[in-house]
Amino acid sequence: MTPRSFDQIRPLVAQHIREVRDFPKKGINFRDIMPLFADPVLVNELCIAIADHIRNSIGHIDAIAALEARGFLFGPQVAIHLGVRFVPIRKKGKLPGQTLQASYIKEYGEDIVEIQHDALKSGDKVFLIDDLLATGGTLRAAIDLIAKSGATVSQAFVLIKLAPLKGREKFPEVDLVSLISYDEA
Ligand SMILES: O=P(O)(O)OC[C@H]1O[C@H](OP(=O)(O)OP(=O)(O)O)[C@H](O)[C@@H]1O
Ligand SMILES: Nc1ncnc2[nH]cnc12
Repeated sequence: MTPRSFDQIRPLVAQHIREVRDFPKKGINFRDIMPLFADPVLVNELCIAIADHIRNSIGHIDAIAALEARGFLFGPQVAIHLGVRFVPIRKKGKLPGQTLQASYIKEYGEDIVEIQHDALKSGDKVFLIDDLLATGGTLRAAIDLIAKSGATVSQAFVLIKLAPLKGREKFPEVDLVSLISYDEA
């Protein structure tokens, strides 16, 4: 089967994103991606479309990195389709052994993320995946961790960008692709 383009798959994915007002805090308009997983065929097509985009637009990469937890719903599947390593970036205290750390502020709280110190090596090219870009603190921290490892982010990908929160401005040096962009946070 020919992989779907992002333009073809965008409206199909968008139909499954649910808005939940005042979650997890009053004033936050939460974009819930979980309904998408009621359609496993579409999730698989999405991961194939991301892998196809990497092959056609970027070329060689050494690893896919993704962020706990919702980035893990896509990152490993894309890595399997491409036959490259998957590198987890996790919340503090979850990865054994020596780690590198970065702290950050996100739309509804503060956190610390970690990467295993030997997960990447100098010169590695990494494709970074997360579900959603809000204020950009999370992706900024992930990009910093990958840089501390000596690797570089070839491109970052999010399913959803909340444009009014201007997260994109936190990492101007990195190329970003977002499948769906909302004009209202
Ligand atoms: O752009 P930002 O303002 O930094 O926010 C975006 C991040 O917030 C959410 O993660 P969360 O930490 O809630 O974790 P989860 O995936 O474990 O639910 C989301 O999955 C992104 O990683
Ligand atoms: N508005 C939002 N919806 C879903 N996940 C988020 N992560 C940060 N902000 C979010």
